[in-house]
Amino acid sequence: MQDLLATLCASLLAARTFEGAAGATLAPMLGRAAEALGAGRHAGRGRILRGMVHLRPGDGYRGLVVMEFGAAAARPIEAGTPAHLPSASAWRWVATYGCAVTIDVTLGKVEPHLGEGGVVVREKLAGPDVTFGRESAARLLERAATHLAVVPLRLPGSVIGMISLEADCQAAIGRPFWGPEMLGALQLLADVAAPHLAALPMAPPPAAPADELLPVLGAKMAGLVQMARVFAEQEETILLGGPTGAGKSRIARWCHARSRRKGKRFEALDLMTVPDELQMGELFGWKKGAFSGAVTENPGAVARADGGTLFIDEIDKLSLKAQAGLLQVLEERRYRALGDGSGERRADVRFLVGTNADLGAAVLAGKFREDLYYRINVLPVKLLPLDERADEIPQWAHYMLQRRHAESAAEGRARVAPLAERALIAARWPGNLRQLDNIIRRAYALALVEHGGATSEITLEARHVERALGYEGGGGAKDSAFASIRRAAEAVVDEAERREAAGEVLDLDLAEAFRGVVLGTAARRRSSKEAAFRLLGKAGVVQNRNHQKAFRREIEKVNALVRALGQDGAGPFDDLVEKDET
Ligand SMILES: Nc1ncnc2c1ncn2[C@@H]1O[C@H](COP(=O)(O)OP(=O)(O)OP(=O)(O)O)[C@@H](O)[C@H]1O
Repeated sequence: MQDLLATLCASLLAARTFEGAAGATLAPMLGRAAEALGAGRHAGRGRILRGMVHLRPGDGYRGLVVMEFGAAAARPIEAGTPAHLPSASAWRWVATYGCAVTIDVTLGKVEPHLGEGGVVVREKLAGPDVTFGRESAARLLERAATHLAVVPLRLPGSVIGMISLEADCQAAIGRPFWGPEMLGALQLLADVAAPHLAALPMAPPPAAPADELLPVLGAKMAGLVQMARVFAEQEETILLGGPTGAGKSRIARWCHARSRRKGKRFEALDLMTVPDELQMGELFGWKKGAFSGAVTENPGAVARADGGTLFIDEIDKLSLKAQAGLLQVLEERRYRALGDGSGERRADVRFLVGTNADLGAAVLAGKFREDLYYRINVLPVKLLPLDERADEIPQWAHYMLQRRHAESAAEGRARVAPLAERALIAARWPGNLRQLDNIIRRAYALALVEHGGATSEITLEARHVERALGYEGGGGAKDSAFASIRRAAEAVVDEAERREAAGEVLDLDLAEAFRGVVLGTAARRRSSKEAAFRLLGKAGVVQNRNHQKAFRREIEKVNALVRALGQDGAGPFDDLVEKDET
């Protein structure tokens, strides 16, 4: 074990990406598991198949890689292959108790393990149910996996993901397969790897093609969409998070179009528009006369989506009573319409749910059932606010303008002038894509008026955009640079105070990252590091050919700040750092 740990530490220190660190971690884990199998009572009757690292800090998946036993490297999961995803109950144990679980897939049995060395202390846990989701079981059996070991990825005070190993051993069905010592060793390796897995940036995913339902896809969203593509093909619930107007409903449609259920119904139910007392009826339907006012029959959203997909938006608005109903459908796939005495119906529906609320906090506040939370939080995808993917703004603007223009001039051409793009990038977008769409619509109307009516060719100029933004009551336009800097400083001081209360310190030296943030922003805007240095009065650095190194140094400080603030994801400017230097 000492040797394994030493090799792991060396490989982790050399790793430059999450994928690299994941491979470095899985290799010794798989090796250790194979060794234990060879020396144990099932020797010669089973095999270790593969391992997987799931990084899901906060409320969305961030990284997901698989490594086949004997392979040289870990690779991101791919659409079109049976994905190895965990069950809701496995994640629930791991996340709630920070403990390992083993799963006997064939019997659908999840066993939690706690304590150093993997001592089973199940009786100490007043815990969640231990049934394994049937979709997960089917998928694993399809890949010949009969036994699973899942260990948490732990950082002090939080669980940021898990590592799972799969094995095929028919002879061990119903019998212990992963011994406590084995689990202890896996946990130790995972504990060493966790900080590296959390901190390293993702390798840039291959450029994903945009399509009709997702016409724009920037660098920041590419990794997330790559995972969503795999999730879409599964039968389990996807939880779509992200701020209002970020595109959750559209992504839900996109997932449906990529699922096995494409071509069948896609139903959407927005709970914001349904009063509490009607939620059960809107979901499961009612018979005529089921309650006073039920003058006609309503099949309900679940029945309307039969064979297809039901997207329930604003799931946090679900009443406690309807939460119980939904949980039952998710677990048993059966439901009953209000006033229907003729028995239960089968629910052949894939559920997608959306929210812009913090469901974890709703659970803590007693407003959302914990068991339902874990049941729908199997495949969480969190969309980024538009301000965090500003690289997409020009393309979205162009797409939205063209779409608008095509309504009046089918063959017409519309363009967004470079200065108008600049004005859009410089604005703030609390309303995200929905707000951008409104601004484009307004700017387009202003441009048409200025032109004197319909035309086949039109250009949105900066003045149109600025006037359209002006109608937002000043909210859309950015305020003075110094006021913004002050606000950023206040956020850092707020964080320092929060840490002070927890007995921690946020070091002032981290504020040196500001230079890097300015430099990175300029480099992104100018699409060139040289141009950024020149813009900011540092032409000498470029003349001395020092700019790559100087840039990297500044970006490292930015990443240190980002990590210290506990934010997820790759550094904001990592993609601009020269590859051979990383
Ligand atoms: N993929 C897309 N293609 C075209 N337009 C989009 C897309 N995604 C978002 N938009 C634009 O943004 C608007 C808001 O998108 P959507 O309704 O999907 O957001 P949402 O996150 O579900 O919002 P809410 O949380 O308020 O329900 C859409 O009406 C559309 O104008």
